[in-house]
Amino acid sequence: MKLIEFINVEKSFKGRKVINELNFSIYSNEIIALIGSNGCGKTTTIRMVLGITEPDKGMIKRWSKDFNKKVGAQLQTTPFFEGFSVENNLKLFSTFYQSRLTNEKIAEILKNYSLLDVKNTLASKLSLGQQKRLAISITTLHNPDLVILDEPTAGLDPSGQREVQNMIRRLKSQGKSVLFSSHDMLEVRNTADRILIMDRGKLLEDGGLETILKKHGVSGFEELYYQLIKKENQNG
Ligand SMILES: Nc1ncnc2c1ncn2[C@@H]1O[C@H](COP(=O)(O)OP(=O)(O)OP(=O)(O)O)[C@@H](O)[C@H]1O
Repeated sequence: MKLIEFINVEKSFKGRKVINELNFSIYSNEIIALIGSNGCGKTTTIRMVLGITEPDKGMIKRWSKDFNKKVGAQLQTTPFFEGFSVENNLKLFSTFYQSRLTNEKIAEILKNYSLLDVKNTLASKLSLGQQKRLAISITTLHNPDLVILDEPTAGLDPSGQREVQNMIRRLKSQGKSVLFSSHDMLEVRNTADRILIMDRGKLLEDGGLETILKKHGVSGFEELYYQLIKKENQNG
């Protein structure tokens, strides 16, 4: 099923076009990585998927009128109450979603997100890895169909990165779709089913890694990325 469809979407800020003729779709039960250099338009695209930012031109189709209840998003800010414990954050957020969770369910979430040891710790005292895990657990409390994560592994050490990558895969195994942005090529290669490569507001590629590599006659992902971006810059 198609969850999201961007049709010729454009967006400008202060007269400068930052998203240009953007066309892509998000289907159910897939992991999509959104990649591209700083300022290419990834966050703006994510904000448009979420309906926080409206396009100037084009259309964004969503699979449900109840879309807001069926999507979970973790943007770059810390989406929890720092003065509350981990467990109380989960309880508090579950009441926002009108789905107060049982103690058993909370215990299960704490276990699944490796937060049991710190359940009584204030969110402000968590390590970055623990904060990310808490953020993602909150993002998925209401069992959304689509989970959007903006640079979920930024700043994490390799084991923290691996935990978040495993979480992304687990979300897929639960039938959800995940759209995440990243600057880490290895992570994208290891985690994503499909890759969207953006440069200066345009979509350069959309597809599976092997297909894209074959199309450009290169063997490695890094080589592909730099070749694409370089070509685009030469073209102006
Ligand atoms: N609200 C805004 N007002 C003005 N310019 C904006 C606004 N939001 C984004 N931009 C500009 O739009 C362009 C795209 O920004 P965006 O944050 O989408 O890029 P990005 O790919 O997410 O970058 P990064 O990898 O650094 O997070 C940038 O040049 C940015 O300065």
